[in-house]
Amino acid sequence: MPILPKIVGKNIALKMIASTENREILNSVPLDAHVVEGFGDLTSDFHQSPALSINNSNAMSIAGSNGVYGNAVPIQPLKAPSSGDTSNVILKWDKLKYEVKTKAGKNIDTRVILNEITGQVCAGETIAIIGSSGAGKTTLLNALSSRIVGGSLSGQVLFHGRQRNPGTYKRLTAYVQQDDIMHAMLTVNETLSYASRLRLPNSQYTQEEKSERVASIIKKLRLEGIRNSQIGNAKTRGVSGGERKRVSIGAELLTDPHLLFLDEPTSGLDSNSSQLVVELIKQVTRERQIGAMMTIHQPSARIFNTFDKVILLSQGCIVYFGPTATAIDYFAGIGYQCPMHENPADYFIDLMTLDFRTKEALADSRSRVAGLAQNFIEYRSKHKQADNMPGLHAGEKSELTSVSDAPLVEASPRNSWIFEYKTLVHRDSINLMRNMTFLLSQGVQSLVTALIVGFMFFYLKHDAISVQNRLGVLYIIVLNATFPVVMPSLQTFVQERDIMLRERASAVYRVTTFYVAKATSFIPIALITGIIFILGVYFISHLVFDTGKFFIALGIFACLNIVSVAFMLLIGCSVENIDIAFVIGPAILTLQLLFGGLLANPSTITPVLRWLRWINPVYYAYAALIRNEFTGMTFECDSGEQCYENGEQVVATYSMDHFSIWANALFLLLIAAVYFVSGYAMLRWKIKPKYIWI
Ligand SMILES: Nc1ncnc2c1ncn2[C@@H]1O[C@H](COP(=O)(O)OP(=O)(O)OP(=O)(O)O)[C@@H](O)[C@H]1O
Repeated sequence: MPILPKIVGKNIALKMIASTENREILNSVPLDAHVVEGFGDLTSDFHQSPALSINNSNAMSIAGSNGVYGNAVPIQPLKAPSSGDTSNVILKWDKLKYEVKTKAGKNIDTRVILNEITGQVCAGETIAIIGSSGAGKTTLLNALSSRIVGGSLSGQVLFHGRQRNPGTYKRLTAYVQQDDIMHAMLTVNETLSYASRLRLPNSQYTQEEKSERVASIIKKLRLEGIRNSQIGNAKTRGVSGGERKRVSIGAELLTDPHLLFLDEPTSGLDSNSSQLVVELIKQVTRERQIGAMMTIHQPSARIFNTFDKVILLSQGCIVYFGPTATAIDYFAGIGYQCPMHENPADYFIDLMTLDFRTKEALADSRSRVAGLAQNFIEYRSKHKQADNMPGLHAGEKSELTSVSDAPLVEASPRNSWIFEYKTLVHRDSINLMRNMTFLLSQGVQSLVTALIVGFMFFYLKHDAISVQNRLGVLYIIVLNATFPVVMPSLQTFVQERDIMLRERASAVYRVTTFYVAKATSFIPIALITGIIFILGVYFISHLVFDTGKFFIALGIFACLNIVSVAFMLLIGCSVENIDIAFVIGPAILTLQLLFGGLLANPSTITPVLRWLRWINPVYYAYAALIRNEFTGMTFECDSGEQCYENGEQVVATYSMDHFSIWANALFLLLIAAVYFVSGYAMLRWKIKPKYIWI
């Protein structure tokens, strides 16, 4: 019996095995533990890896990393992968059909995006959904993870043998989005720690246990070296794309999901990082006996062979679903032999892609794709029993039946509102404190504007001319509590809202806690920067020096700042993206300033628009500040000069005498309350589940 040498290094070993000579040697040897013993770690890799599958007759299929990808010896019949225990099905779907209405000229057509897709994922399996662009990969992933919006979805999906429960499914599964939207200023460790605090219930985990879990995820995902590095974003350099992706996956794995869905986890990564990400997912999936499904674009041969199973999709139809190791044999069996040195994934994608170059090429590729789909239907109906899979005949009703005595899988309880709130405020404050661009822009802007405005209206006198200047400086104070508060915060808020929408999709925390926490973190910043501004302007320009009046002015200014934060939240919660926010926000603020009372006397504005002042916070704030400043003031008029004798005359002339200072302040707070509540309602509406459940 030939003896195989002990070889260190997987590639060399694969090359050795792949060589004709060694293939012959191996084929002649009954393969058992003794023969492969000499390979040490390598053998366990082989047993786990579909790159090398061995059937009962010792025939081998090799699809390794050394450039030899085609099948070596045909294997018949196809076998289920060793990794997935088919008795332990986590998710099963049958005849999933997704259609959307499309407009073609005046006609409305129905387009089938997914055409009666059937399959299942078992504990310990990592499945890749592969296909050309537009094949329906993301749609399938979304249908299975319950993230389909619009269109019509039919078929059946069972989770642990039962109908999926909208209340718990999202918390029992995890979805890693293609874009890793995370707080840029937090470190890797902080990101995972906050995720653990928010996602793991206090009733089941102590803080120490949560920290241990974070440490173990960091170790498992090989993030120890960067645990204290900031995540970063386009503006601030942070961790690499691959590390970022691993952090995203880590955050999702904290809760022990039963199923992990990943949308293009390797997009934008180099081949080594992609390989690492996929291998880690596979490792975790095996260790925890969970299921993982991911969409992937043009995987390298090594990555392709890492998956336990693949779903090859073309034009919404399954062209192959089964063990990765036997895909080559399956295609060879139907007349498509993958060339020896070609990446099987590339070869399959080429087969499944429509060729739009010429009419003939399109017709040929269409009929090839239709043939591939039909072949697979026939193949599967033959092997239906062996694969423990529901039927595939088009038009038949789903064969899945929900098993009422299947154990009911409960999601973990939530943490208390106050705990969520405190954690979010803590996370926000750290994030904000490290957002120097935002803080500096707010602080420097306040200080510089205070100095410029203060010296522009330096030391106002009590003469007739000072009336105009006082009206001007008060208006600038009002203005400073609008644009400078709303615009920078709006950008930050919309970014954070998007993080919230992602976290909410996994039901991480309540909407109210997010919303109240956001208000709590933005209001102090607005107030502190506002105080810096008003202190400078008030004393340099020498507005009325009276302690009571100063604090009233400060109070009014603070109220308007709160209104502006509430307005920012309302706009931020209502718009689709920051570009729209940057159009709508300034447009409304400009209108408020136009009708604020300085540029046009409110009593002279056409009645059609005059009412606008009653819903205008700028008007109430300006009116209150004018009353506060001018009441009780007298002016030194030169003889013959037309001038106001006292402040009351100014207040009346500018039609600011409708309400007392306190009433104006009350109206401001009322408007703030309306904005806050409306913002919350908009947010709730935005995140209201619109997903289709089947
Ligand atoms: N709601 C919808 N309305 C109209 N068309 C849709 C809708 N959802 C998906 N589609 C279309 O269905 C096809 C499949 O979309 P899907 O995003 O699943 O493709 P994909 O395989 O993930 O492609 P890619 O790899 O390019 O992301 C695309 O042509 C897409 O435009």
